[in-house]
Amino acid sequence: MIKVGIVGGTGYTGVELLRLLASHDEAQVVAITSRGENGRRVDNLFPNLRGYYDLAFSDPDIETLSACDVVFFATPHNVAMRMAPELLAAGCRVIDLSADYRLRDHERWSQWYGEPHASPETLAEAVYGLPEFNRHEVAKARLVACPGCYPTAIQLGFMPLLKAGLVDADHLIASAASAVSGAGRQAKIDNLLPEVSDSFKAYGVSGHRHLPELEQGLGDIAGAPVHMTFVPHMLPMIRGIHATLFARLSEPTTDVQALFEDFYANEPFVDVLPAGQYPQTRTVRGANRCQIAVEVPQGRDTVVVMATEDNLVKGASGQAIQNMNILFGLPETLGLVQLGLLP
Ligand SMILES: NC(=O)C1=CN([C@@H]2O[C@H](COP(=O)(O)OP(=O)(O)OC[C@H]3O[C@@H](n4cnc5c(N)ncnc54)[C@H](OP(=O)(O)O)[C@@H]3O)[C@@H](O)[C@H]2O)C=CC1
Ligand SMILES: CC(=O)N[C@@H](CCC(=O)OP(=O)(O)O)C(=O)O
Repeated sequence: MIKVGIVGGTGYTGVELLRLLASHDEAQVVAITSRGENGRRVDNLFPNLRGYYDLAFSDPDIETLSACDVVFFATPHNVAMRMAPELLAAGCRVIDLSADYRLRDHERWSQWYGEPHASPETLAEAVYGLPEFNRHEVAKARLVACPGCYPTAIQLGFMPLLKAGLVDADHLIASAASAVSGAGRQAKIDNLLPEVSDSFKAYGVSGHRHLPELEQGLGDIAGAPVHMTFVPHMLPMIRGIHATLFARLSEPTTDVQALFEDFYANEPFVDVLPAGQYPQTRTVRGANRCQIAVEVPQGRDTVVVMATEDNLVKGASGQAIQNMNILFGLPETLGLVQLGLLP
C-alpha cells in the first residue's frame, strides 16, 4: 500500500482526492492536514466519506508527512514551494496541484505570482505532469507539478495539431469557461451564488496566470515558441471546463478528425468524439476524462477544437492520481475508471 499524505484536505481538490482515493486499491491516506479544522474527523466535515476514512485533520507538520510515500499539495500557491524541499530530502515523492512548480523560470513565476519563489533550486527537478505528453519523464520524477485546470484541456486540445506542425503557432487562440469550483472553497464575495448565477462573464483578459504556463507547455509540445491569446470565463456551474480553441491551418486539406482519432487512440483518459458530435461538460462530470471534438467550419482554413473536462478531476485531483500511478509503476487507470454523471 502506498502511504499518502494530503496537505490542504478541506478544499475542493483535497476532498476530491479523498473521494477518488477511497476506491484506489493500492493507496491509503494516512495523513491529511487542515489548520482550520485541526482535530475534526474527516467524515464529520465530509459526510459523503463516512465509512471510508477513519482519520482526523491535523496541522501540516513535516515530521508526520515525512512518513508518507507520497504527499499531495492541494493548497494555494506558496505552500508547496516552502515544504516540498524538506519532504523530498526525507525521501517522499511530492505531487503538487498548485502552480508553485509549473514554470521552469523562477523570475517569470515571480512576475505572474507577485512574490519571489521560495525554492528556485528545486524547480529544476520538477516534472510537468501532463501524462499524455510526458509520462516517461513523470515515471522518473520525485516532484510532479500538475498542470492547471484550463491548461490541461487547452494543451490536450492543441497537442495533435502542434505535434503534426499543422497550425500557425504564433496565433493560437483559446476561449475557455470554468465552473465556480475552479476558484476554490474559501469565501469570496465574487463567488457567491447571487454574484455568479444567471450570468456569464470573461475575466483576466489582459493576462491570466495560466498564460505563461500555456505558452511554456504548448512550446514544449510544439518544440518551438508559441504565442497564444487566452480568454477565461466564469460559468455559473459547480464543475466543468469547456475550452474552444482556434488556429490557422497551414494545410487546410488535412483530415483533422483522423489525425485526432489516431493521436489519442491509446489514451484511456482522452476521448475524441465522432465527427459532428460536440463535447459537453455534463458527460465528463466526475470522470477523469477530457472529451474532444474537432471541426474545420466550411472547409476553410481555421480549425476549431472543443475540449471539456471536470476541473476537479482531469483538471486537478484525477490527473494528480494518474501521475501517482505512473510514479509508482501502477496501471495508469487504477482507481480512475469513474464514468461521467448523467444527468
Ligand atoms: N479548484 C480547482 O478546480 C483547481 C484547483 N487547482 C489548484 O489546487 C490547489 C487547491 O485548490 P482548491 O482545492 O480549489 O483550494 P481551496 O481553497 O478549496 O483549499 C485550499 C486548502 O489548502 C489549505 N491551506 C490554505 N493555506 C494553507 C497554508 N498556508 N498551509 C497549509 N495548508 C493551507 C486549506 O486548509 P486550511 O486553511 O484549513 O489549512 C484548504 O484545505 C490550488 O493551488 C489551486 O489553484 C488546480 C486545478 C483545479
Ligand atoms: C474559476 C476560477 O477562478 N478559476 C481559477 C483557475 C483554476 C485553478 O484552480 O487554477 P490552477 O489550476 O492554476 O491551480 C482562476 O481563474 O484563477
